[in-house]
Amino acid sequence: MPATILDGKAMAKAIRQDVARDVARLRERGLVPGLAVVLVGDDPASHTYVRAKAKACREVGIHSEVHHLPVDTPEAVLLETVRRLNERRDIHGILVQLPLPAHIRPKAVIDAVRPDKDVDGFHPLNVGNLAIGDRCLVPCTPRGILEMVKRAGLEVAGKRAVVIGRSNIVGKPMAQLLLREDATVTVCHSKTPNLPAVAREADLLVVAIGRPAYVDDRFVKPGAVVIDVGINRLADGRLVGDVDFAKVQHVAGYLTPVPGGVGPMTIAMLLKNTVEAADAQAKAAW
Ligand SMILES: Nc1nc(=O)c2c([nH]1)NC[C@@H]1CN(c3ccc(C(=O)N[C@@H](CCC(=O)O)C(=O)O)cc3)C=[N+]21
Repeated sequence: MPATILDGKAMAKAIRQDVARDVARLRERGLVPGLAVVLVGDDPASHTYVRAKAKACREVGIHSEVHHLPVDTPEAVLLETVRRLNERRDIHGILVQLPLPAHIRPKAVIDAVRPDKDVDGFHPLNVGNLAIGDRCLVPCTPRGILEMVKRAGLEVAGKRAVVIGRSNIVGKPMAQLLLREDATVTVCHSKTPNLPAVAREADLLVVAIGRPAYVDDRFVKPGAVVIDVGINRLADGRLVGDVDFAKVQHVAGYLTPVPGGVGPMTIAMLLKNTVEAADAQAKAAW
């Protein structure tokens, strides 16, 4: 039996409707959630994502603004832009689009964002609070993946989860989140010997390695839930994930498509994080 496809696009749409209701409620109290996206340079993929984020904000009633800086912007100028946004009462979420040009240290920029406005969940304070299980802003992609799994009615507690990829953006926070949900979590990566054998132990397999169609049927236990975080643009313009969909769909129990899987959920969680940040900041101001 072929895998059940987890429709991230449909789930994200339902979440955006919930968020729109939450925004309407905040607006009744005179609070308009505001998101600032900072984009440095002219990477076409980054432009596409930033446009998608702005459109999603518009549709749910979140104020959004894009601060577009030239590719040769000095680090100090970017940091000053972030600090100004930190001070603004009408901006509750700040997202600096990654990757940044090579002359800018991402660490310096991430550290400069006020932790309660850090809707990416990348600041060390949020990373640390996630690790110790305290309240924090959770990175959008892992949060979106967990939301997808839950909306599909799938159990996480007690399951064997394997995360392929150890980035600070996806792999590490995903592992922390799954651990918090009582899964037994293994994180593996390019130096892991016999990756297919480790992956095959998973009831829940999250793939974020950035190699097109790398994970095939040999990596998947029959019936497993397979989450494809990869977004790879091929030379012919096609968008493919890190999972070989054609092969894995015959083995997995559940599978996310690319496009239309994790990507739309990431944006939906950005909206949710922004609304939660606005709510928390308004409460803290009392
Ligand atoms: N500070 C920061 N935060 C991010 O969250 C962040 C970032 N930098 N840099 C780039 C990555 C990438 N990312 C995506 C979000 C949505 C889709 C998405 O919705 N994709 C659609 C298709 C898009 C298309 O057709 O190109 C889909 O998968 O169906 C993709 C990629 C957020 N990122």
